[in-house]
Amino acid sequence: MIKINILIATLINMATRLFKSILTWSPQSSVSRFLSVINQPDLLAIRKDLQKFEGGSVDLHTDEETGIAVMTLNNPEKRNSLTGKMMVDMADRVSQLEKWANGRGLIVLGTGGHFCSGGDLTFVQKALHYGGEMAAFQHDTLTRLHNLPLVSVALLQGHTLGGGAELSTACDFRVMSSTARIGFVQIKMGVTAGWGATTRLVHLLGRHKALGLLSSAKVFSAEEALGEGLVDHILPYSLAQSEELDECKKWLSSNYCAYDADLIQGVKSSVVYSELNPDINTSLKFEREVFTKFWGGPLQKAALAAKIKHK
Ligand SMILES: CCCC(=O)SCCNC(=O)CCNC(=O)[C@H](O)C(C)(C)COP(=O)(O)OP(=O)(O)OC[C@H]1O[C@@H](n2cnc3c(N)ncnc32)[C@H](O)[C@@H]1OP(=O)(O)O
Repeated sequence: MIKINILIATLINMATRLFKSILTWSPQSSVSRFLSVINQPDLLAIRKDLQKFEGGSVDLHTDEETGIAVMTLNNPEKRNSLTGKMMVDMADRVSQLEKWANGRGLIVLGTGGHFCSGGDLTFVQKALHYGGEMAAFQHDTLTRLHNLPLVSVALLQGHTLGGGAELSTACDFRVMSSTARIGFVQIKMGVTAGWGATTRLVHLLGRHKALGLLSSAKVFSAEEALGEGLVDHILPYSLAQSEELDECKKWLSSNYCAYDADLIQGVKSSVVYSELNPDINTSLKFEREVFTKFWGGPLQKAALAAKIKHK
């Protein structure tokens, strides 16, 4: 009889605990718990840890004459997937670009005919305990990349997958090789976007398309990606892969980097400021400050003297 009483009490206790946990669980509470893991990251400490995961590099070439920089992911044997060391490299290259006074534009590409196949899966295997820290580090780097006062383009050749697709959304534009493919395949790999793509895709394409891209894991051809609005330009089929960087430079220079570096940096900074400060008066104040820097200056005087017609 005592045994039956103990059994009933245990069952009641278990049922009560289950009922309570159902009542107190909510997506919000679990999101808050998750967010507390990545709040206030110590980026220096994370950098030291990431540096230990070796392999590959991220290189930068700045051209003072054209004002176009090229940042290259260099891990071709693994389709330019990103190791911890490459993440640190990229953070440093972005810091260099933040200080580049004469810059107008930036092209990001991969070596060996592929853009980037996401996180290096060897690194991922070793860093399974480390997701929040890595995401915080990547959020910092890719947000700084996104906000550079340069017009940036991702040149998508070969495969652009997972974190690679996320990286491409940190650029202002995406130019795609006609045979290339792009997909946010994270969900297929048992995770969600960790390098900021959800936030950037919602801004870029809206909630509906962002949800479609991220929940389907669909890998798109260049034509399909153009149709989705994910890509801005497809390079001609007739070009050899080795000619595509030059063509991309021409596309960027003639469309978005044809004018004075200070003016381009002024335009891009105003756009970024306005995105980050949606309050109209604050945004207008910044726009006025940038505008008055140029008004009455040598560039305006030269343009007026040239009597330009915009036909
Ligand atoms: C935190 C970030 C979250 C994410 O990024 S989730 C997405 C992670 N990425 C992936 O799952 C990509 C898996 N790989 C693939 O689908 C294919 O390898 C890919 C990229 C379509 C290329 O296909 P193919 O051109 O046929 O070449 P392949 O498969 O023979 O690959 C060549 C060598 O590259 C390696 N590789 C490709 N992507 C990698 C990656 N992300 N991490 C580590 N190694 C990677 C691949 O294992 C192969 O190496 P090996 O020749 O077998 O030694």
